[in-house]
Amino acid sequence: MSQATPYAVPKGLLLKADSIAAPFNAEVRESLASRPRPPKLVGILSTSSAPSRNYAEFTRRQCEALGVSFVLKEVGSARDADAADGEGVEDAIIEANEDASVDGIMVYYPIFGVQQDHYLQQVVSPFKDVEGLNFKFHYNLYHNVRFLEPKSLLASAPLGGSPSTSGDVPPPGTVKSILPCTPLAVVKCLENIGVYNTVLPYGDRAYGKTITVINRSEVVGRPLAALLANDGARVFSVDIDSIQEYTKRPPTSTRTFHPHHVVHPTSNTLEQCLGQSDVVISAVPSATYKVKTAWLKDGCVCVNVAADKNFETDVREKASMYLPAVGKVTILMLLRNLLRLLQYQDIISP
Ligand SMILES: Nc1nc(=O)c2c([nH]1)NC[C@@H]1CN(c3ccc(C(=O)N[C@@H](CCC(=O)O)C(=O)O)cc3)C=[N+]21
Repeated sequence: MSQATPYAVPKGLLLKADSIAAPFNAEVRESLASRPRPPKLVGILSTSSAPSRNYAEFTRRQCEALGVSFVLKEVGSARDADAADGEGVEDAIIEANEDASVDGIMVYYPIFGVQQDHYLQQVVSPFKDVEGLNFKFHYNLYHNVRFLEPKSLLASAPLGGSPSTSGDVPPPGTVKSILPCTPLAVVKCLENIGVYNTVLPYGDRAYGKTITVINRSEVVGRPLAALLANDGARVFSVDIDSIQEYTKRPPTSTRTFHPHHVVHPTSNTLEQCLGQSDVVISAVPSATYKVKTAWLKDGCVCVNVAADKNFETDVREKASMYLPAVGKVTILMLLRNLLRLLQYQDIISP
């Protein structure tokens, strides 16, 4: 008897954001071509944080490639090493709000800390809020409300929103709510690679998937966990000091309002979460943080959202697919948001 040839098990697929970004690139280019002038996005950098500056430069390159004007305003310690972090940031936001030539505003966080940063997010005009951080957008996201009346974005108008989740088409008189661009980019990537099942109805296409999201910041991790849970997934939201479970189908429901995700505590450890997750998304802003390959479920999908690589180099020994960077898709979502906000402004004051 001859000895059997050892069978080499193939590694997981290495995915590139470029091909996922392609249809959005075309959509944004087409939409830009219909505008009378190139839109202007202002980035406000007010700290000496390297990740923020890198992200701003990354944004500049993507904008320039598409013909969007990107202006970086440096204030505080970004402009002068002796100045304080965040010095002048509020004035810079107000100036950009009032400048009719500015179409979108991107403020780089963190600056002061959670509470004061949240205040600054509300200072940005909702019509220029390309990251969807205004309370109205935020509320809609967490409550699974996908549409709103454009006039509800005017300061004096009451909170608006149509609680429809039955489709992708806004009911008459409403437009799509603005979603934060990084979480939205991750959802678009998961749609593209088939984690979202298109046979299921819209708004429930992640049903049946267990997903771990590592990081619970207000810009990335928490909105992402909520979006995925609102689309039907069972989500473990992992942060440095706690793990929560988000689901639209809790075992005991006390729901009285429009269906959206609910949060409950879990006794699972990170290892137990990873062991049952079909998808693992990590967004930890640290060069040393690594998700242990040994803890992953065989055949899972891994997505790295952080600027640093949060997965070990052998991740594809376990993962069936690995997407190491989503930045290209993120910037396209940002520009898509910018173009939508311009349309909303046109509706209010044609
Ligand atoms: N309001 C706000 N929103 C943010 O989203 C935000 C922020 N503030 N402050 C700073 C952090 C940092 N951050 C980065 C994301 C991707 C890369 C990045 O370089 N991504 C490349 C990977 C580059 C590489 O592979 O080295 C990519 O995804 O293609 C860098 C930095 C966003 N942030």
